Amino acid sequence: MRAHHSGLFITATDTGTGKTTFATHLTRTLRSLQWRVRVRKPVESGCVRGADGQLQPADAVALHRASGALEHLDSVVPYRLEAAISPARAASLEGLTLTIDQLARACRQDVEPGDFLLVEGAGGFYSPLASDGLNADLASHLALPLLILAPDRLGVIGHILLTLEAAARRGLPVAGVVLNRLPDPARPAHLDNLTELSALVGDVPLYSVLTEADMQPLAAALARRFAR
Ligand SMILES: Nc1ncnc2c1ncn2[C@@H]1O[C@H](COP(=O)(O)OP(=O)(O)OP(=O)(O)O)[C@@H](O)[C@H]1O
Ligand SMILES: C[C@H](N)[C@@H](CCCCCC(=O)O)NC(=O)O
Ligand SMILES: [Mg+2]
Repeated sequence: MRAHHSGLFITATDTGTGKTTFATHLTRTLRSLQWRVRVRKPVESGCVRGADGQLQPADAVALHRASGALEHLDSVVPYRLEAAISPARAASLEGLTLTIDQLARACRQDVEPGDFLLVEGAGGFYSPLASDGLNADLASHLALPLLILAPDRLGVIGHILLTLEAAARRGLPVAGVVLNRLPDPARPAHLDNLTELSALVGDVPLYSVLTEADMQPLAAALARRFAR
């Protein structure tokens, strides 16, 4: 299916790599360029139960704020799950059957031509998302270009190459790979993933972020690539 709007599917090589953090910067920047950004985290696991008894979806709340609270939070995150494991298993523990088609419909709901659709997956590109599919399946359904967040640490080169191969297999364009330097006391001397990867990824744009403060200028540069 062809997308009729601009957008990105924010994915990763792993969980906890900076997807939400970067997505909030990107959303704010896109808004400053006059985009109406429809943020979606169609299912969020690891939600903590608040004093009011409701499950609190931290990622979706951050995205919702960044979007200027454009929509009701339930439109951003229609499915909240408690267990901090893959949404596929968390849903099944709660006796829920979530399908990729349901999640795709929730992502597209209310999106109009001219809107920017920003979808954050859960975990990595091949992490199980629904009873019948992975994050990769939702990205394929939505036909959105991928932005891949990856921790800038030892071991990531293999994970990035595998993720790029998986994207290519599905014919999904990759808008970029962001190497995010998360705190890592065990970082080996001489590690230079950016240099090593640049010789291995062909024309896929590679970016490096050393601190969270670096995210803003990168988000601005990426956002400017989406012509209004
Ligand atoms: N460059 C950075 N430097 C320091 N801390 C960072 C950096 N990027 C992200 N973090 C922190 O790392 C943690 C994980 O980031 P984030 O929640 O954005 O990851 P995620 O990929 O969205 O995770 P999930 O798979 O749970 O959705 C957060 O506490 C965030 O503040
Ligand atoms: C609990 C985490 N934060 C995340 C789910 C990560 C699942 C990873 C599964 C895997 O690939 O092994 N949930 C979410 O982003 O909604
Ligand atoms: Mg997140």
